[in-house]
Amino acid sequence: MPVSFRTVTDLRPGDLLDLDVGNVANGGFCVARHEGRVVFVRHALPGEKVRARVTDVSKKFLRADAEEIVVASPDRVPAPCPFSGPGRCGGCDWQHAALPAQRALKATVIEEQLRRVAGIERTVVVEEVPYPESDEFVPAPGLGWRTRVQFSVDAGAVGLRKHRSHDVEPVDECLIAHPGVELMGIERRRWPGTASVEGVVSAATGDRVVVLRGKRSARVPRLDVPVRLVRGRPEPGTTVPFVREQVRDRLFQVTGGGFWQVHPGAAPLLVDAVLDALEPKPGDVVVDLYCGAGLFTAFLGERVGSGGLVVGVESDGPAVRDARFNVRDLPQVSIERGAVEEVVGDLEFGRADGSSRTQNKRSGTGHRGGARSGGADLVVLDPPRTGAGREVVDHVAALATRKIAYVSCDPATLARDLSYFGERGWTLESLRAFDAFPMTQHVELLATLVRG
Ligand SMILES: C[S@@+](CC[C@H](N)C(=O)[O-])C[C@H]1O[C@@H](n2cnc3c(N)ncnc32)[C@H](O)[C@@H]1O
Repeated sequence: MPVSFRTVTDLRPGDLLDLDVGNVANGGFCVARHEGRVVFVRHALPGEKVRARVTDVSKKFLRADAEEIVVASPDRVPAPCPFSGPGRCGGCDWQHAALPAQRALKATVIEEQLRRVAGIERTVVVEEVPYPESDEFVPAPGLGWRTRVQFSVDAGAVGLRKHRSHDVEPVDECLIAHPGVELMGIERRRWPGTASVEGVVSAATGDRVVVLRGKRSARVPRLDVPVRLVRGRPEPGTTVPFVREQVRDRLFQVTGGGFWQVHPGAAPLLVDAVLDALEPKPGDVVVDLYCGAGLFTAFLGERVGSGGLVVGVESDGPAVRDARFNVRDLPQVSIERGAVEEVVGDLEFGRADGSSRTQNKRSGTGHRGGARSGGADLVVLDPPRTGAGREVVDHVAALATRKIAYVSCDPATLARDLSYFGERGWTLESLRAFDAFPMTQHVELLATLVRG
């Protein structure tokens, strides 16, 4: 007997529905139906019977939070975090699922996106990301991994955003945060005048930075451990505190608030995966698009050697500065500053007057290297969640000659871009997926493409 006595058309947020929960969908929820209408249900698992409260009503679908589990899935576990659950912190989506089940849910989402958006049939296995043995902390499985946490501040109190809302759930501890972030005590202070406080720690070196956004004059409370502070966006030309990250024997400077993989095991795992996929050889020409602080760029530079060439492209000024510093021992590597969509069509590899050179036609900067005429042997691209898009894909498809490695944190935009690559004659050779964000719906992907 449904609890709601309204018809579908006059359902309102707050109404209760009895639902049979169907499969998982992209976004951290499952799909159910109420009187023929699709309901996206959070805090539920496939196969469950739940009583769910409607949170959103639109013409096409409803959203609801499972508040009472009538018949539970065997994959259900008690959520470790006291702040997770209906209407609470929106940071984690799958606290109520066992870790292997979380990975299976993510695999289903990826398979479905590939099939629906790109017409590709694949069986996907989401691999666990091992915690580095060098880290002195031994967290509980799935917890203590997030080395960068952006807390929101509401009237001075710190918390995390609720799902699809600007409202803040006050928290005094975040269980997925790395213990190095928790050590600072950010959540146990008041931050009047500040809009957000980001705790950044390197699991490898222990370096710590706190990034503040909001009024520059806001009072900063004393934390439990000494930290270096960054206020807002750095002014051009100013030195901003950074953390040193380490992958294998290389150190990387990452300016406070700049991009770095948040799971301590993710950067080394992705480097190995990209190198295994591309098999770069001495003398190769490689382009690394959206290169951030130069993580892949540096290891590709080592592989291609002094007779090769690696060009990284990045738009964020502090990241470009970091990347140039991080590859300073590798003369065969250069970092171009600019938006990929504006730069990629201008990259040119060829032999002018008998010498091998690559030239960015727009900026006029040239770099000596072992380039052969035509395109780049290998291209890596690691765009933000929005993906690369058709224009960039078209350029990359024309630029690469041997292989393309596409690193992505969004199955939907990856699938869309794979379909564009397919139209340009590139096929998916292999796909790996990594559980770099346990407890959340997020996943890191590596697609390797070959001409086919
Ligand atoms: C997902 S991160 C990848 C960074 C790097 N590959 C790594 O693994 O550390 C994406 C990077 O792309 C940069 N970015 C975003 N949009 C860009 C654009 N349109 N052109 C160039 N870089 C961009 C961001 O600043 C960020 O550093």
